[in-house]
Amino acid sequence: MPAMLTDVFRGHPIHLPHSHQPDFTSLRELPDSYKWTPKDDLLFAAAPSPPATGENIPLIDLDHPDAANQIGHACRTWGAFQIANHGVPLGLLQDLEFLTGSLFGLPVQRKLKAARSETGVSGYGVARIASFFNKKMWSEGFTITGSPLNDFRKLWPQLHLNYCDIVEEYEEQMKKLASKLMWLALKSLGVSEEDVEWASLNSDLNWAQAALQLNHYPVCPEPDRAMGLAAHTDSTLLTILYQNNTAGLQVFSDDLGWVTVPPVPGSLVVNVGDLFHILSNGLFKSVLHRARVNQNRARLSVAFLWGPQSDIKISPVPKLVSPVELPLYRSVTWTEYLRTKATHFNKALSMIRNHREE
Ligand SMILES: C=C1C[C@]23C[C@@]1(O)CC[C@H]2[C@@]12CCC[C@@](C)(C(=O)O1)[C@H]2[C@@H]3C(=O)O
Ligand SMILES: O=C(O)CCC(=O)C(=O)O
Ligand SMILES: [Fe+2]
Repeated sequence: MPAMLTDVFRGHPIHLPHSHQPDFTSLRELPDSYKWTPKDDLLFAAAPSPPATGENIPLIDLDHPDAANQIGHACRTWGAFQIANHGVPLGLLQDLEFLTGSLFGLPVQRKLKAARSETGVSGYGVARIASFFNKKMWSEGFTITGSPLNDFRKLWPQLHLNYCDIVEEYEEQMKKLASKLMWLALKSLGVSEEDVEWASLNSDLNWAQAALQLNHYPVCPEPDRAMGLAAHTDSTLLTILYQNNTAGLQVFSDDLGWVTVPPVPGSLVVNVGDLFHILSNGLFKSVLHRARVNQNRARLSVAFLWGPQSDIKISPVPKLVSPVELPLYRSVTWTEYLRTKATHFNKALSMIRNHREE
C-alpha cells in the first residue's frame, strides 16, 4: 500500500508553534513579528499592484469550443487562469464559504482542539511554509486530507456531519473538474490519455488524491507591511482555488511583477503546480503566487490541491521529449516531492532538474 498524503511528513516533523496563534481580532496594531520587509522576502515589494497595464490572467469559459487552446496558452504564459461555466453549483460554493467562515469564526481554543501535529498534514494551524520565514503570516489555515470527520467532531460537536457532507460533495466535484482541466491543457500540446500511462490505466480517477486547504486572512491594521501567505508555488499537478469576494491573491509575472487576481463571483482560479510543470517538460509554468491582506474586509479562500497517488512516478510525457527536447526533470512521486519541498522549499524544483553534461 503506497504512503498516503496523510503520512507524507511522518519522519519529517516541522516545528510550528500553533499555540502562539494570536486572536487576530484583538490586535489594533501590527506586532513587529508580522512586519515584512524586502529582507524577509526578496520579492516583497517587486512591483506596483495593480499594474498600470491592467493585464491579468484570462477568464476562460469552459463551454467555449476553443477552451483547450485558451487553457494551454494560459498554462504556458501565466501558469494561472480563472474559469467560468465550470459546472460546480453556486449553492455548493456558498455552502463551502459558509463552512470556512464558520470554522475560522470559532474561538481560538476550540480551533486548537483540532491543531495539526508536527508530523501531520490535516488540521488547524499556520501554513507549512511558515517555517522558511523569519516573519509571521497574517493568516490561519485548516488542511483536510482524507475524512475530516474526527477533526470536525471536535470543532462542531453538533453540526459536524452536515459540514462533512459539504466537503465530500465539493471534493467529488473538484476531482472531476481537475481531471477535465488537465486533459484540456494536455490536449493543447497534442497529448492524449493514451500518452500518459499511469492515467490511462486508471480511467476512474483513482490515480489521483488531494488536499483541501481552507485559508482565512483576517482584517489587518497595517496591510501594506503584512503578508497573508508568502510567495510560493504549489507542489501539485493543478490547484483549483475558490476565493470570496475580497481581493488578495497575486500571481507573479516576470514582465509585470505582482498582479492581483480580481475575484469574479462564481468563478474559480486554477494554478499550474510544480508536478504539471515537470509532466509538461517545462512547457507549463508553475506559478509563483501569494496572498496579501486587507484593512477593511476579511478574506477567505479554499484551495483544492490535486496530484497523483503516492506510488505514481511523474516525469516528462515521452511525447514531449526528443533528442532535441531532452527531459528536463527526473521522475519523482508526489510524496518524494513534498518531502523535498518541506526541506528545500522554493528550490525543490531545481533539485530534481536534470543537468546536461557539457
Ligand atoms: C498536499 C499538500 C500541498 C501543500 C502541502 C500539503 O501537504 C498540504 C497543504 C498544502 C499547502 C497549502 C498552502 C501553501 C503550501 C505551499 C503549504 O505550505 O501547504 C501548500 C503545499 C504545497 O503545495 O506544497
Ligand atoms: O488565499 C489565496 O488566494 C492563496 C492560497 C494558496 O495559495 C494556497 O492555499 O496554496
Ligand atoms: Fe498556493
